[in-house]
Amino acid sequence: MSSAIAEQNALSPTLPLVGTVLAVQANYYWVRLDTSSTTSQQNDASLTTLLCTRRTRLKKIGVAVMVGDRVEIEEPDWGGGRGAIAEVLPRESELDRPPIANANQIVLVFAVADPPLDPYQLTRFLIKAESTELDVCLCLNKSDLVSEEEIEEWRDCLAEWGYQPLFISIFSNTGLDELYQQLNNRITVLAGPSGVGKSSIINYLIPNVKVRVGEVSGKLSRGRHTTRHVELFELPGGGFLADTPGFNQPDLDCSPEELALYFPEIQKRLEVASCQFSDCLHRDEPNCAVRGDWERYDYYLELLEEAILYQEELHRQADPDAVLKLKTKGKGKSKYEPRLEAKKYRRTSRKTQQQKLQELYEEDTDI
Ligand SMILES: Nc1nc2c(ncn2[C@@H]2O[C@H](COP(=O)(O)OP(=O)(O)OP(=O)(O)O)[C@@H](O)[C@H]2O)c(=O)[nH]1
Ligand SMILES: [Zn+2]
Repeated sequence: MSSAIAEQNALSPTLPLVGTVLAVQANYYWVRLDTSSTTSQQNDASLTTLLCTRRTRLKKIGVAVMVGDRVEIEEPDWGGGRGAIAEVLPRESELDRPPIANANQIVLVFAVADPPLDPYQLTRFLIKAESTELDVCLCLNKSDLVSEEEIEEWRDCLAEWGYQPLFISIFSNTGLDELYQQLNNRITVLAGPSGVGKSSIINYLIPNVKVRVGEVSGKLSRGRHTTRHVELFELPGGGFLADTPGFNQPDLDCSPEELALYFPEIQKRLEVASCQFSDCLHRDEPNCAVRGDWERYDYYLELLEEAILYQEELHRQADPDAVLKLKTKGKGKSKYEPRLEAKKYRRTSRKTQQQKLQELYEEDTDI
């Protein structure tokens, strides 16, 4: 144990070491200790990031540890960079896909050009982001590729939708201070389609990110480290960024009633007026306060159809008696199975998702 930390622990032996889980690999957890848990001399990342196991007690009571979790560490071995997670502190938020605890906001990255900004695709991503109930910040990259006028047009259009986007450019170094302020001291999930510049943003904000990844591999010796896992990257000024491969397929999996919650335009209308029916879906019901001539109304209707089909499919799966088809198996055995109409509405169950994740971990780690 380093003398500074030994001294601190001797002075306050009951003070727990607290940190944030940066990555999970098989049964190991990378934990970045809070700087307040260590001393100012211990700010070197290699000394404040410990490779931890989870106490058997936590396993027994079924407490899982997620990336983003705040945890208490026992028995740190400073020389070997090891420790054990003794406690998981209560979560402020919990995302399912990607699995991240305590995220504060989603920064949704799109490009104004290359690839072209498609309002319908953007809407789908926004709905998905809003459905997490985290704060949503829209960040439009590659503003160097379009004229000032075009940027103003987008600004006006998106203001109508209820968003005040940050226009940035990694290439011409525009808007990056504002982006930095937005990320400071928070846990941010960075999401968006391929090719819009998410990796460029991470590399700009955290220039030494590859160094840190290298360190992780070094400590695990035989373990390979890949970005396929959810992982938090520490921002130099405080806060963490999560890059999320899992977020990049925005399936619409909300109920028809929920959908309206994720359109700021609808919420704005419902603040000043009410529909006649409390369960109005804002389609063709009489005296609807939402239906009307606003830009994304057609998108709303289209997504509503999708949400209705999705819900019907869920009901069919939950209640196989509703619609059954007789499936004949070998040796004359028959079995009733719920009828699945369209292939695209077949979803992987939570359990299957978890299994896939586990397989990924096992595939990626040789420990
Ligand atoms: N003109 C312009 N090009 C940019 C800017 N930022 C990134 N690019 C380019 O856009 C392309 C895609 O950037 P990436 O950072 O790989 O995008 P990504 O979102 O991480 O893409 P995936 O890895 O596929 O998810 C690269 O060729 C970048 O050089 C920018 O501000 N302006
Ligand atoms: Zn209505």
